Amino acid sequence: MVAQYRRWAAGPVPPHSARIGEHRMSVRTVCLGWHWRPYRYSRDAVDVNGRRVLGFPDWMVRLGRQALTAAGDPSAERYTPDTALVNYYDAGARMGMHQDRDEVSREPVVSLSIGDTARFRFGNTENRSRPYRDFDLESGDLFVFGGPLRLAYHGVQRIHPGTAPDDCGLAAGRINITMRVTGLSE
Ligand SMILES: O=C(O)CCC(=O)C(=O)O
Ligand SMILES: [Fe+2]
Repeated sequence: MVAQYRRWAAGPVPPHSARIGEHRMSVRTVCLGWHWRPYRYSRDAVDVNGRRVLGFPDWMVRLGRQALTAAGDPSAERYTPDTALVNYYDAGARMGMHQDRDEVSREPVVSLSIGDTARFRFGNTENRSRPYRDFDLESGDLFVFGGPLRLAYHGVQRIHPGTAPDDCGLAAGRINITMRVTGLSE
């Protein structure tokens, strides 16, 4: 997966820190299938270099189905994600509390983590504050946002540097992949 990441990052659209108002996100994102920028998706990376993003790979559709099967979703075999946001976190990166709501579809979001452990905050669907739960997402962990918690607020509080397993292929930092169904057509 890390080797794949390097190929994606060397592709037509380089990893990019999206700008939200006056601020730049501390993660760097490369997208597959559809390009995300704050509040909307497009085929072309209009806020980076205008190029079309790489296609969403079939093997990742299968991986998404396996993930939902593992999470006990009875409709796993119909799941057909069409975009992935692949975020790279360095030791100081974080992500503020937000909802993933730029998709028209409310199909689940499948999250996979590789590399350093992240302290993740998973909250409620109403607002950014309590109740929430904090826990660690480690390399290899799968997390699914689905059903009534599809729109739960969530964020990454911090990265724990130096916690990546030796054999994960990533010497430093963290990669998080979220697969999603945009619900968009051309
Ligand atoms: O890095 C994570 O675990 C979460 C990423 C996330 O929330 C997002 O990309 O929308
Ligand atoms: Fe998110």
